[in-house]
Amino acid sequence: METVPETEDMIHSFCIGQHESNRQVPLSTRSIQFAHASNYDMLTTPITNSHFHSRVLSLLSSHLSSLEPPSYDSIGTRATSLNTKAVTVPPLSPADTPLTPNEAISQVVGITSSWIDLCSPDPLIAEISRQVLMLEVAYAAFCGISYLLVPGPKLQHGNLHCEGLIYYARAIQEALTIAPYIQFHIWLKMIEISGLETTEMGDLSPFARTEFLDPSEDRSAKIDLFGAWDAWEIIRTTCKHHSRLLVALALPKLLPILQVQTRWYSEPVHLLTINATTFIKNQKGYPVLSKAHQALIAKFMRLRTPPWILLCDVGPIPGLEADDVSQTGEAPVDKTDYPTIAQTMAQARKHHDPTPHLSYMRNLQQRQPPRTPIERFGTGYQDYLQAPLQPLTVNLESITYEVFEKDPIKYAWYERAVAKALSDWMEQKKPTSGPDGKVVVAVVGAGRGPLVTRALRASAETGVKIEMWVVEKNPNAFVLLQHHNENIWGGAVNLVKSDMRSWKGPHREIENSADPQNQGSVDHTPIDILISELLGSFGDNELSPECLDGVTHLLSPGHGISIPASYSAHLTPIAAPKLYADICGQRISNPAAPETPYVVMLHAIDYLSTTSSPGGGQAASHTTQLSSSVTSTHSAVGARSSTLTPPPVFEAPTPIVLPAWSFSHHNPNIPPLSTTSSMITNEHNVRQTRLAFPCQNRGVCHGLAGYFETVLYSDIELSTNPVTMDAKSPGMISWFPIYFPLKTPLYVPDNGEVVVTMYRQTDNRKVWYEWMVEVFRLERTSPTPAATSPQRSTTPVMMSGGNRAVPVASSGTTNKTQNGYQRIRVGMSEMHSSIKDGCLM
Ligand SMILES: C[S@@+](CC[C@H](N)C(=O)[O-])C[C@H]1O[C@@H](n2cnc3c(N)ncnc32)[C@H](O)[C@@H]1O
Repeated sequence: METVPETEDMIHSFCIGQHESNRQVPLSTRSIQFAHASNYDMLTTPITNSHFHSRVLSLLSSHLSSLEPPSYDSIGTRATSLNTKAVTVPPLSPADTPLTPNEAISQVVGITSSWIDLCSPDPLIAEISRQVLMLEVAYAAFCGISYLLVPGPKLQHGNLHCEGLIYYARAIQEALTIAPYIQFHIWLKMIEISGLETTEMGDLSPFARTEFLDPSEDRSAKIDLFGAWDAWEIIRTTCKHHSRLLVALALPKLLPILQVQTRWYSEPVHLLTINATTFIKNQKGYPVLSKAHQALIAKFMRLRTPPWILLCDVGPIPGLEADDVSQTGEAPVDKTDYPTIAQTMAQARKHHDPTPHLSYMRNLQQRQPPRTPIERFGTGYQDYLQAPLQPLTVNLESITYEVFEKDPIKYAWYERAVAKALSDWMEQKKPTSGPDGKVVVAVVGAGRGPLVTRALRASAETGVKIEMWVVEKNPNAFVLLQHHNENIWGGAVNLVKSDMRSWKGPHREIENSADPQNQGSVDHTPIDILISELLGSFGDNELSPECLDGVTHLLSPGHGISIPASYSAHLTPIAAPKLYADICGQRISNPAAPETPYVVMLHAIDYLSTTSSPGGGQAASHTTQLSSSVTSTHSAVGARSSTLTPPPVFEAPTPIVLPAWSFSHHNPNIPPLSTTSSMITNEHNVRQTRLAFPCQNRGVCHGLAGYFETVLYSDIELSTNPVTMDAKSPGMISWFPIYFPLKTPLYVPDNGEVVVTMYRQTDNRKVWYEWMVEVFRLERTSPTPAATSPQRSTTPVMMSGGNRAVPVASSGTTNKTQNGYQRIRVGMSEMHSSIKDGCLM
């Protein structure tokens, strides 16, 4: 249900549902109508009721009373089906469920029972719980329910890493198979706090028999910031990243540190649940959310598939509850001149908002800032895997060039670079290669000509006269270039249809030669400024180095300028579970999918290696963050705020993005042309790097995010590196990052280190990348200065192109680092190779 008309710039309206923990009334079409009238989009319903619950409890107690203590077999195994008496929960009866198939079912989210304990160490309890879940899932599927909310694993018996979690994961895997059209949402808290859990009356967990409990278990309250995420990781790994397995994330009143928030942001969170207790009261007494909550929700809502919001226990749907109807009815009015107390009360009730939490959320929806140009440009492309372009071997379509040309920054920056280069040329009184003192400019790989237009404009702006040469090998784009020359550039451009690597350079007829043999022949003269844009998402991946190597010899010796002057490739390891699941899905039709680099507008990812968070130190404790969240609650904007103040911006921790290698033009290492071949050899364009990334918090590495930076000329630079892009080329949209996947994700422990080894390889016919990842755990070996953390002690080091060689890890499984930390290898990927790409022919 939409409250505001959407324009192209607006982000999606929120889909908001209502959940009551103890909903008694069976949901009908009428209930949904009431919910819609109140501005809710959906409701939740339990699958079974208290009748069923009581039936299972009596079955359990009668079974327990008839049981003998579990017996052990000869090898000591206990409590398997061989030595425990089986119990079967009988099928559902009409009295067991409030649910029947009806027209409203599509707007209902079913909830499975929270009183079961799939994690119980007592196999009897775990088995009954499993049977209850299967009965509920099967009946929900029969009724046509599409979305199920399944309460997450229970912590009553140990933390989330206890063996019970595997039983839980196994049950979910089974549930996925019996309901092939249901999306399962595992309802999880953001962080694990064990030892504080309470049991409700009728919960199965306290029925676990003592012989199955571990008496030595530590029951003190413990917070594990990544414990709940770890549990989710185990569940979804057991379920093989199933596409119908999603997260319902409960937002706590006090949000944990940003690193935990960004971790959940990268996961397939399809529901955000917000309990009434998560809200705080503003000065007028209305329920509002803290600034930290607003920022997190705003970030989630900008995802390609924004999560739905479920408001939990925030009060009934007006009109739906019988007694609610009587409350909202008109109070009798006394026919006197002055209002009585009863009249005043009735008047007040008229202005009373029966759903203040919902009103607040709708207000928050309206306050979402409009989509930025980048977001509009990237609509539908968030986390969407695309094959990188190969403009050297494939002739691009006009529409592809058109998309490039929408960039508001790239062409403007090129124009600035050319203007500066022209001005400097004149200022430095460099000799020009053109007749009449003109600076000879060549745009190589001109496409539809936007850089030609910009270079001509730069010449007009600076008053420096140029002779313009344009080279393009795409015969279709060349037709358009000819049109432009006639209609836009006034015939001022010399057009050459050629591969730049075989172009001999600007030419002019030799006039007045003394030698009659030279009459009518052509003379090739140098280029002063060579302009190109052959960069891919990883800088060199569209073979800019190889193409420019073939044309740089035409540059004026000693003076010639290449724009760009240089470019570098940059990397950082990421958790990208959604991309991993997508690539797994493609494996059957395309076995090379896991070794293909993809161009992708990265969104639902988490950087595994980050510097300190924006608001505090790297070692910000849970409590530090909690108190900062509390501080921010006081200035929360209220539902009745007349201004549409946008929610605060979510400031994610800064990733550590390291340079892998770089290319410069001129390249002094280009070998001379051999006498036997027309091609130059390409070994000088081989690169190798080994980069170490400190990772403070545990996580899973699914692959590497790749970016580039380029110096066009002097201080004019472009960057897609998230750390520098806002300073160097804010708002540039031409390039999405590149993603190098790992076939098998690697688990990174707390205080870990991810070491990436990558190569740019060539066999003179092709260029390709090879990459592998190792994971190390940093362990303290000797007492060191107290405050030294592994992160600080292992400054990122790198080995790139042989220039700054610092070995980061020995070839053994361990090596000792400085500051008393030992690096222990705990995981390693295979060497991946993108051999199919990068054809030079
Ligand atoms: C990424 S597009 C850039 C087009 C245009 N300069 C722009 O910025 O919009 C690269 C262009 O270079 C051309 N190209 C690539 N390799 C080339 C080569 N070896 N010789 C000539 N043109 C080439 C492609 O056909 C394509 O038109």
